[in-house]
Amino acid sequence: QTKPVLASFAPAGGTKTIKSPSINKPALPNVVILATGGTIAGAAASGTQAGYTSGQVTIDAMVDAVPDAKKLANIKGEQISNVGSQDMSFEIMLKLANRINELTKSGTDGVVITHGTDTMEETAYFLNLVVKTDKPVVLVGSMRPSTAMSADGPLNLYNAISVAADPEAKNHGVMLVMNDWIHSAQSFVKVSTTAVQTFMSPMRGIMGTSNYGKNEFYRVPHKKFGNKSEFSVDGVKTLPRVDIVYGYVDMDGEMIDAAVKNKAKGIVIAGLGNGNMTKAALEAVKRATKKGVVVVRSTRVGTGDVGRDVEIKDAEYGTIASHELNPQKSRILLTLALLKNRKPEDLQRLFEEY
Ligand SMILES: NC(=O)CC[C@H](N)C(=O)O
Repeated sequence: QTKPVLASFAPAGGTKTIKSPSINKPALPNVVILATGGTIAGAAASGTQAGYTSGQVTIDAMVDAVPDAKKLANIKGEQISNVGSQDMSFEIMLKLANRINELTKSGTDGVVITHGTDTMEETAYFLNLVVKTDKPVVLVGSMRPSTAMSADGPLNLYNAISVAADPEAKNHGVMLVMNDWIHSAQSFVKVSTTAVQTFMSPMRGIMGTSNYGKNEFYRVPHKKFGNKSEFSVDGVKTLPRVDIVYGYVDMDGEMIDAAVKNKAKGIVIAGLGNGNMTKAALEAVKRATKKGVVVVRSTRVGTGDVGRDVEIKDAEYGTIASHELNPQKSRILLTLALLKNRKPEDLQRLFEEY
């Protein structure tokens, strides 16, 4: 195995307390960084190598690479996990949510979460629904590993800390700060596999900007989150199974039937256009909903609202329309919704309010 050359972040050491020279100055806000892994903590053997391993650099080394951040806040780091976010799990998300709820009840003014970009949408939206605070909670990642030429991690981290430390960032729900933009967890999506400018909020636009730690906010999220959210993971250990089935030309109902057979409590269809699907798929959906499995119609299209009863009569098939939520975010909302027994009207309401 090649030993990583760390150009942008200092080499990974053991766990140590991050020394902040300003720790006793009460004027600085207290920010805790919860590290989970991802490219921002990734390392390769050279600065121009496309392949690399996620989750190699510790939180201490990442903070050491942005010494100026210590002028923005008293910073403490905690390593929650160190995985590529393709291996993010509900177990880690629950750990994160519980830790954020604990921290924000005590002396912490803001929380930053370092995370891989692949499943950033899911973790951010999950936390947006279950953290109970009006304090800033900010996810951050990078597209280039710490060893790359022009690595984007250090400045992204600096900006994320500046947002977490900013009193103006309160009451904006869970945010993502990357490449100078501040997004709402509800609205952002990953649009490029490799480009630094990978996150967009195509339906609602960004919430603000963060430019070398100077922040501007243009809007607040339009949907419910945080203290106003009815969801809670207090005491929750496991979550119900929800599968996603992708729609395509000539689709039959077999994958939907398989999800039911595998005991999914919910199925999200990444449908065609406005949440449409073939007649064969619709018949399988009817079989599923008759058995009490909740089926949400979302879309494989990148933007747009999946409306109720446009081409498919939802009451006839027992389906729920996802509105603005893409399949992966619909799955998060449905998973949390299914912690309780709910009627179809109530489930449809959730997809309008969150
Ligand atoms: N740019 C990234 O963070 C993607 C790398 C990795 N697959 C992850 O999500 O952790």
